[in-house]
Amino acid sequence: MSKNGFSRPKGMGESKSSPNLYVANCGPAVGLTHDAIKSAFQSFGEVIGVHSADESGVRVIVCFAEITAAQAAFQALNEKPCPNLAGRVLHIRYSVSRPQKVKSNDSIVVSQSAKELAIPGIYMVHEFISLEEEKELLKAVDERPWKSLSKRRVQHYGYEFLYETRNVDSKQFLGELPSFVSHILHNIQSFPGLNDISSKLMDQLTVNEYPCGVGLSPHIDTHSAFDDLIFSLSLAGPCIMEFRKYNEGNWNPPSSTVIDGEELTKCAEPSNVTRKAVFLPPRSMLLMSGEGRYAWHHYIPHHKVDMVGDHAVRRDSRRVSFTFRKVRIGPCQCIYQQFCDSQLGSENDAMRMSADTR
Ligand SMILES: O=C(O)CCC(=O)C(=O)O
Ligand SMILES: [Fe+2]
Repeated sequence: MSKNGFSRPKGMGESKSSPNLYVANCGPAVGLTHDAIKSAFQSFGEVIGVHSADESGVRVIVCFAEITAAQAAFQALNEKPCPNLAGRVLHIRYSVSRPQKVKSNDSIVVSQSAKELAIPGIYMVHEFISLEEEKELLKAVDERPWKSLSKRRVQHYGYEFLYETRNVDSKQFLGELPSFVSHILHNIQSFPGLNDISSKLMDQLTVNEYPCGVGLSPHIDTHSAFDDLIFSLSLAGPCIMEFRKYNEGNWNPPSSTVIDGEELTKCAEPSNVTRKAVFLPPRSMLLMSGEGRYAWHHYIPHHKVDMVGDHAVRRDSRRVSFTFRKVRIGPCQCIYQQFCDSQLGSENDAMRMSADTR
């Protein structure tokens, strides 16, 4: 096992039932960027990510969404010059024996798609925007003022998000969402999992900039603050997002255990919690709705390295997320009363305050 968690496939008889390919004679050290490699392999099916296999710069792991796509790429490119990659002869092997899922450091399976994650109401689209659009969005926010929180920076559009109350001041309208997100607002209308979004146009945007390895404490976005649909677009760097469902009663994490997304004390977790995680690569769009939005806490662990599949993904750049929400008018009437501040009133304030995500 190399330092970053990749292992060279052993023997020639390895399984062909993997969506991940180990590709040698290919990488930044021979002038092939991960984006160029991705484009070349993309013609065989959706590529979820390209990662360094080790520190040589000439070996990469190409992760496909589907095994059949990996097989097609293997057939077409193994031991042959690849015209789209400067004519290099690629040496390809199947990378993993266990497809797509593996236990991470703290024993959570990290899924690579919403289908695998299987939480009702959670949807994800990879490559929701292009590399060019990603650059434009980052440029646009970097030209605007950031507000510094203790571990990350934020920008708010439409309505200011107030971390003290985890709510918005709905009387203070800051203006329409900026024109640099117009195409995104348009494209989310045809997002999978949505029936009728026309009456639910987003009017609040929070941009979060997380330095390498910084996360976000577990929380449910306040029901009374925002409507059902919450979209989160990931840019620049990857992370994993963990989801936690507390099956009995509402979970009230002790405030001393979670500050600024960091779990300071590992308290004994109730046995009735279900934990799941999903990998969020740059340019992917996540939709939280229904049960996944109302009844599951979401959480970005503080990790410098995330275990995804059988390999380690370093968070070696900042991550910027664009979270689009619709400010709620009137109380929430969801069916998840035990998590709903509108329906529990002040009883639930403690829960919201203790999961402060400042
Ligand atoms: O960074 C993200 O993707 C999620 C942000 C989030 O959960 C929030 O702002 O409430
Ligand atoms: Fe959130």
